[in-house]
Amino acid sequence: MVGYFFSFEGPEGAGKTTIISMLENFLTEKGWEVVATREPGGIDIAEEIRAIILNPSHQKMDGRTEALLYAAARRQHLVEKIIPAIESGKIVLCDRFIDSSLAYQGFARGLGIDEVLSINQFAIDGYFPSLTIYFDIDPKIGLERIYNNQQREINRLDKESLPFHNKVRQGYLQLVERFSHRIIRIDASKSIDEVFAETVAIIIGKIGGREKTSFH
Ligand SMILES: Nc1ncnc2c1ncn2[C@@H]1O[C@H](COP(=O)(O)OP(=O)(O)OP(=O)(O)O)[C@@H](O)[C@H]1O
Ligand SMILES: Cc1cn([C@H]2C[C@H](O)[C@@H](COP(=O)(O)O)O2)c(=O)[nH]c1=O
Repeated sequence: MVGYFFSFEGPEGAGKTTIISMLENFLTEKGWEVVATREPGGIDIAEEIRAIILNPSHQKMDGRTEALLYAAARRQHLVEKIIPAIESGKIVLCDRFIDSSLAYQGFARGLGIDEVLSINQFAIDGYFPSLTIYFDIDPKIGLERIYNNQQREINRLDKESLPFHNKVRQGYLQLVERFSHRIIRIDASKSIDEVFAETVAIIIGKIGGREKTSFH
């Protein structure tokens, strides 16, 4: 049996981690086997790459190096964790995936969405998520949320300027328009309960019919 692969996207502090955790509990209670994971990371090799990319002292990291490191972490995470889970019928909930690279490196860093898509197509080899939910938030509000969260470490990307984070959001909004067949936008400025209810409705709409995940 083939499972499902959902990714969750958005600027910093949009609420992805919060909603994924609530969704994991909800789906588990409904009897699904769920794997909640994140990018960059999710497995040892990718977590090590994450530590390099997000180290606040690596200020001189080149944009292309950054894009390639995210893609390398993604490849290993995909083959080691995501694909085996989907192939054994589980639901994968992934905090960020390819669209983070397109919005952050492609658009906000200015490397070009198509250029970054191209290196990522090599990395993911057709394994796009079944569906992506984009949590849309004004970055000023999202950054306030993370700076108010004492448990959250502030990483190299968080420390980018507000104009950079605004560009990330602009990039995402372009992706929602361009890839409307696979990305759905939710207004993440609403309450946690409202955002969760909208997310559940979308996920149930997708898994209700138990369609097979199509990768290509
Ligand atoms: N809808 C919401 N309204 C108000 N606060 C929220 C909402 N969603 C999440 N938060 C709070 O905002 C903070 C950031 O949320 P969370 O860690 O889920 O965001 P995130 O998208 O995973 O962030 P990042 O990707 O930057 O780590 C947390 O303290 C969380 O409790
Ligand atoms: C996958 C991916 C992530 N990023 C950025 C987005 C965030 O600033 C960090 C990850 O931190 P989080 O707290 O886990 O959200 O990395 C990116 O720029 N490109 C990517 O492909």
